[in-house]
Amino acid sequence: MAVFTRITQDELQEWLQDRDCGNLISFEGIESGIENTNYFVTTTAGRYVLTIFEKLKAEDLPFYLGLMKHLAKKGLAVPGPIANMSGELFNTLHDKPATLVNCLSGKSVDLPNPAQCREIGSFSAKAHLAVADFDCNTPNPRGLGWIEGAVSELEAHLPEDVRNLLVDEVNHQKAVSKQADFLSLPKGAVHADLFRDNALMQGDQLGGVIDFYFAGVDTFLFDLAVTANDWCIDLETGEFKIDSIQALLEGYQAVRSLSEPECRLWQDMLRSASLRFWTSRLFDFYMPREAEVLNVKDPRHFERVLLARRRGVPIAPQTV
Ligand SMILES: Nc1ncnc2c1ncn2[C@@H]1O[C@H](COP(=O)(O)OP(=O)(O)OP(=O)(O)O)[C@@H](O)[C@H]1O
Ligand SMILES: N[C@@H](CCO)C(=O)O
Repeated sequence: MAVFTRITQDELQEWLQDRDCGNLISFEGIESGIENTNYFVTTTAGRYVLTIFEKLKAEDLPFYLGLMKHLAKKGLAVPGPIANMSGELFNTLHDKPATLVNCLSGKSVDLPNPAQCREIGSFSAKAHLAVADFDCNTPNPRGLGWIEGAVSELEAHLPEDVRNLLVDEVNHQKAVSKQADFLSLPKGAVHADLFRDNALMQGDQLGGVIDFYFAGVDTFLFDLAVTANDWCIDLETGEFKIDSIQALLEGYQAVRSLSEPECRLWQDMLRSASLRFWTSRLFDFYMPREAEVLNVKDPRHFERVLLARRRGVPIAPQTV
């Protein structure tokens, strides 16, 4: 969609000199991003992506970039940030924080097949295992606390039936969050936004997962539910495609087995993940920040997904 910050060859060349990443050959703006400015950068050492952060604050970046570095070091297909000579994962370029990461191969898919769902399930489980020794307490920035605040701001704008459904689901999730099962769910630093457009696929193989800028500590089950609700559904109805959800769960459980409380709370976390994105889309729709007006995604999609999840789920996972 946009390259918000234009940089010159000289500026970039000077910035790159502080990194062990070869000499600049060429660079090219990536038009599809909507949050940050991204450039493909080709040097004598390889291909990279430069991200200039347009909204995120410098104090938030050590967590996001540290998580990416941690996962990349563990061998996951995640862009690893290239530190500068002082060991910093980001520093200023054109008066904004910027980082350089490895360029991964592949492109996002609109209609994933079951093999691709299996692959992303397997990635998700590997990422959940890999954060066991990642020390962090940055909460999911779009957790239930944020949702409650957003819903109270939204209420006055919403038609009554929409408001009633939203408030009912918030109340349900508040009740779930007090249950012993919920409190026992394993947690860690999770992507929390692993939609199709944040994964690069090469055929049925995963090239990599990008865009960790909604990451935070939450339950692994919630993270898996976010992915399931985007990768495994019929986009018209929001209902799960049986082959796809089965493949996602199998791919996940081949790496990390779900516990009994996780299996019992599957439907509730699918509802929670639907509520999270319904609320953020409603918020962006009714209270768009400047420059976001053109990028608002359809909130009704996640209303349909939530209604489908409240009706039930076709597959109840079991511990393996
Ligand atoms: N590490 C990478 N390797 C390869 N391609 C990348 C990488 N990072 C970003 N891209 C490409 O740049 C595009 C835009 O990146 P991204 O989606 O992160 O944009 P954003 O503005 O930061 O976030 P978003 O638009 O999702 O809110 C991606 O769709 C992808 O094609
Ligand atoms: N993946 C989100 C946007 C970024 O959080 C959505 O589709 O609403």
